[in-house]
Amino acid sequence: MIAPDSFKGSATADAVARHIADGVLAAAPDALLTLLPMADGGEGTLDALLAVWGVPARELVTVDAIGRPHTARYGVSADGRVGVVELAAASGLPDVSDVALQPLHAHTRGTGAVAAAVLDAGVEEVLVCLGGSASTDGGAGLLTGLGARLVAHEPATVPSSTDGELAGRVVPDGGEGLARVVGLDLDGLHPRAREVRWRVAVDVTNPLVGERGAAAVFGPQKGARGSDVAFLDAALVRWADLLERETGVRTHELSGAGAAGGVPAALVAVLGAELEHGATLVAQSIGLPAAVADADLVLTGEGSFDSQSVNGKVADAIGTLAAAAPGRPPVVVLAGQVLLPAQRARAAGVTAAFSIAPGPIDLDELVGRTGSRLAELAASVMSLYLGSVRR
Ligand SMILES: Nc1ncnc2c1ncn2[C@@H]1O[C@H](COP(=O)(O)OP(=O)(O)OP(=O)(O)O)[C@@H](O)[C@H]1O
Ligand SMILES: O=C(O)[C@H](O)CO
Repeated sequence: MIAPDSFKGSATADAVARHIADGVLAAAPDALLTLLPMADGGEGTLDALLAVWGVPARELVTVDAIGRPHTARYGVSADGRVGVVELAAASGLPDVSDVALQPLHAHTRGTGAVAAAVLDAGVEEVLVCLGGSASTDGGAGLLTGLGARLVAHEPATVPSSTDGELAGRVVPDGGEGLARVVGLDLDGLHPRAREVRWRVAVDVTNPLVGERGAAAVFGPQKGARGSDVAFLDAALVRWADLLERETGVRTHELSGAGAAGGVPAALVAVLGAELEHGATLVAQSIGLPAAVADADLVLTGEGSFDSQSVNGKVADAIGTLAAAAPGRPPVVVLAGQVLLPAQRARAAGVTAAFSIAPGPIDLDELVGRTGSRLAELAASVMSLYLGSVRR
């Protein structure tokens, strides 16, 4: 079985799986292969699900994380029951990295528009895949995209400005808006938003606020510097307080609520969403547990096999499944770099991990040789495996 994650920035999970398959077949032409490209709930999750469902992506013209026109991909299962909204496809960081990052302003309104399209399609369940975001807006933009309205300070409390009454009522997009909002008007919420089941795949276990929260840990990669981080953290606290007042649901310390700039806070409090561990949810959705149980050998991979990998990422999910499978198939990781000590890998159910690097080599050069190196390494692993089972 071949079930890799993507090599971030250089190869999709699907491409990695195909290169590994080429190598395995070179060494063992009769091997029966199951290819299940994986994802951890973040970027790439939509493609992993579409591949298994055998349906093409749908597209919606909406806005990116800084409000520019953007075409976002999303999915609806063949039976029309489940819709997939991948935040990274609508409000992702790579799509806005061509200009200076806007950590206070970036938002998730585009993801909300995609969620509304999925509801319009008539699904019963919406799977929201979180990770790879550009924003720290606590999901306020997503709610707005679904028709909710953020209510700002009354005009009297805001310094006078030329456009009078309206000025005080406009809530800016992004984390900066959270510092202004005093209420939530849900009258305009999409009529189906409360009829469906919301499941949220998160790529991290961080809480919403505090030193392990969304702003402190993931703000810097979105451009937040020094005082921005403190501002965004305080804005998220304020937002979570408001959500708690309006809904009775507390999300401040919730594990996973720090994913994608705090989007789970809004989804859990307002829509009763269930947070689930991304890699596990994807694994179940694509039938990975049964495939692992059936496999003689499991090959996985990712760009960097490090301590994060065994902290709830793809290799961890696969190692856990393999260790629980009756045949306990060996799990081999093929990675750009292997930084995790073998002992820790084995503790996570990974039998062995190898780097595709042929020796001391420049990263750009290695990236250029990813496909051929993956195939060569997979062929070697397969030969070793065959040699050991034939003895
Ligand atoms: N083709 C490649 N060859 C060698 N190293 C690579 C290649 N692609 C990515 N990497 C290395 O892997 C790193 C990215 O790691 P990885 O793909 O595991 O994603 P990540 O950032 O750990 O996030 P996640 O695990 O959530 O996908 C890159 O910074 C680079 O060092
Ligand atoms: O989007 C982000 O902030 C990170 O991927 C963590 O979820």
